[in-house]
Amino acid sequence: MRYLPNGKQMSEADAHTIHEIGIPSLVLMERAALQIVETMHKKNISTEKSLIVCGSGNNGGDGFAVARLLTEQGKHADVLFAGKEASLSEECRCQKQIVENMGISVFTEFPDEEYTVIIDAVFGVGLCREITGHYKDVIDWMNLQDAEKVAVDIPSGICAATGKILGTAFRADLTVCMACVKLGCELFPGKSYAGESIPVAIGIDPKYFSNRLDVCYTFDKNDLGKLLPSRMMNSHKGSYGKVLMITGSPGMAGAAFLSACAAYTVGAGLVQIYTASENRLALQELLPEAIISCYDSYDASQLSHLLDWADVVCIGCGLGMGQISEKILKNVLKNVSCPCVIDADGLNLLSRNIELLNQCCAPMILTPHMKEMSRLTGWSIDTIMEDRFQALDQIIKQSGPDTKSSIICVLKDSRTVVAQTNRQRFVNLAGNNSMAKGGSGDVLAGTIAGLLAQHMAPFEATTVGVFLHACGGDEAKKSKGSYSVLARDLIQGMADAMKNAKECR
Ligand SMILES: NC(=O)C1=CN([C@@H]2O[C@H](COP(=O)(O)OP(=O)(O)OC[C@H]3O[C@@H](n4cnc5c(N)ncnc54)[C@H](O)[C@@H]3O)[C@@H](O)[C@H]2O)[C@@H](O)CC1
Ligand SMILES: Nc1ncnc2c1ncn2[C@@H]1O[C@H](COP(=O)(O)OP(=O)(O)O)[C@@H](O)[C@H]1O
Ligand SMILES: [K+]
Repeated sequence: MRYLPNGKQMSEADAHTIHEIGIPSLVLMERAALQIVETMHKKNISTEKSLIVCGSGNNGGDGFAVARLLTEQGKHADVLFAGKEASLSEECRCQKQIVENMGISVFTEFPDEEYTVIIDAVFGVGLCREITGHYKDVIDWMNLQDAEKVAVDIPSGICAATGKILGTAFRADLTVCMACVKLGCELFPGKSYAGESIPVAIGIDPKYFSNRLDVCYTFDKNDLGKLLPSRMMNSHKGSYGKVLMITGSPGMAGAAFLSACAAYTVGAGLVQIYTASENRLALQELLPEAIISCYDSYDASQLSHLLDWADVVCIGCGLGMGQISEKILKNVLKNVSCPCVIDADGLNLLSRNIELLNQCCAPMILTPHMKEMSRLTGWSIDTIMEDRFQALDQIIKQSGPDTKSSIICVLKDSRTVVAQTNRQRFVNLAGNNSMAKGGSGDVLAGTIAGLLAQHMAPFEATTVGVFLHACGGDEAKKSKGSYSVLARDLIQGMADAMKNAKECR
């Protein structure tokens, strides 16, 4: 697990390290510069002739120090100073003076030379507004140079909190990130500008973020093994929970199959599908391991028995938007007492009656994609994309302190985010574009339900479910390539990822 701070959080960690821990700012800067040079060497970036473009803040200070270290190593390093003399930070002024004392060239006009690498130290996490004027010209010029491109901490122009481009942005092949990769390097479009982001230790301890609720975190592949629920030797199917899948209006047996099969594959003990009668035969063929219960019309007492049976409910995949579906959803929201995943049509029906969430007495896990989120919030997709965290807050705040239900919201995208009130937000970085196909969401809903059934706490089951589903996507892409993965391949991919994580270490 690692943190993905934004600019403000990172500046606070810098200040804490300097003022509370007592490591002098110039010491941190020296370590930053050493790590940048070492990382470039490790990544085989050719530093024979470098141009380091420096601003007047501490990001620029890192840049001047890199110029000095490269020169000490016998390389040719020039500096282009893009900042203003009057705005130099204390540390940057000191580093600039050293570089000038050493006789390193510090240009203020674009040099008419060719370089093997351009190093961007114009702005770091201190960027706070759109880039215009001379700074914009400098960054656009850097992008045009035929050289390898390395960014210090974050590409200049990328908002560290959202990944948005502020005016213009440097396009890096490699970004060397101080202490932690900044959130903006991982959210799109920032991700496309950062290239490979490598975090390096400089003396700022990421544990500083452990008790900050506003910070985001993510998982890496080697975390998976210890995140999965354990399987006991002395166990039986009852040990791993009963999932009720309310899914599949007439003709939508596929969604029922994908979600139910995913729940079984991630380890649930028993899966019962509650679906329209038309789907019975198809589902018995597709998934003989599942119990199938059917409806022709709305039957409150049948539903009540099923809810009593279940340890987890998952409602919505291919449910349809008809009257029977709406009645079932309302009944479930009112009466369910175990964790409940709501996906797809369940969410579309819910968006007509969002106030129903306040009646719930159980943990609710909502898994909207952007369009469904737009229906739930009434916000446009562009507005949600602009600030997905605010959109998530809009939904999770429905579970105020006076309601018994607690809402977890999973906003699905190429960078899925999971949020719950009073929890740090989880940002998923695994997965790939082979998953951008019909049915992937059904697999995710079933995955989360399957983990919940194994007694994982709701927020943990949800974050691990999102991550496992994405790891499944990465495994599937390895075997089938980015075009040809089908949603069902994600299920096999998850099986492979789990097996590798648990049994092949
Ligand atoms: N001692 C420290 O605080 C450390 C800082 N480090 C580096 O310092 C960076 C942060 O340094 P700073 O806080 O000085 O910030 P920056 O170096 O990112 O830049 C801040 C300066 O740019 C100006 N500015 C912001 N947006 C602008 C815009 N759009 N147009 C024109 N000017 C703009 C600000 O007014 C300020 O003067 C980190 O990203 C990291 O690279 C690292 O060396 C680690 C230690
Ligand atoms: N480009 C991508 N990169 C990573 N994950 C993706 C990408 N495209 C889609 N996904 C994932 O695939 C799933 C798609 O879900 P959804 O849109 O609900 O699909 P459907 O409704 O067709 O089942 C989500 O979990 C999403 O995060
Ligand atoms: K930078």
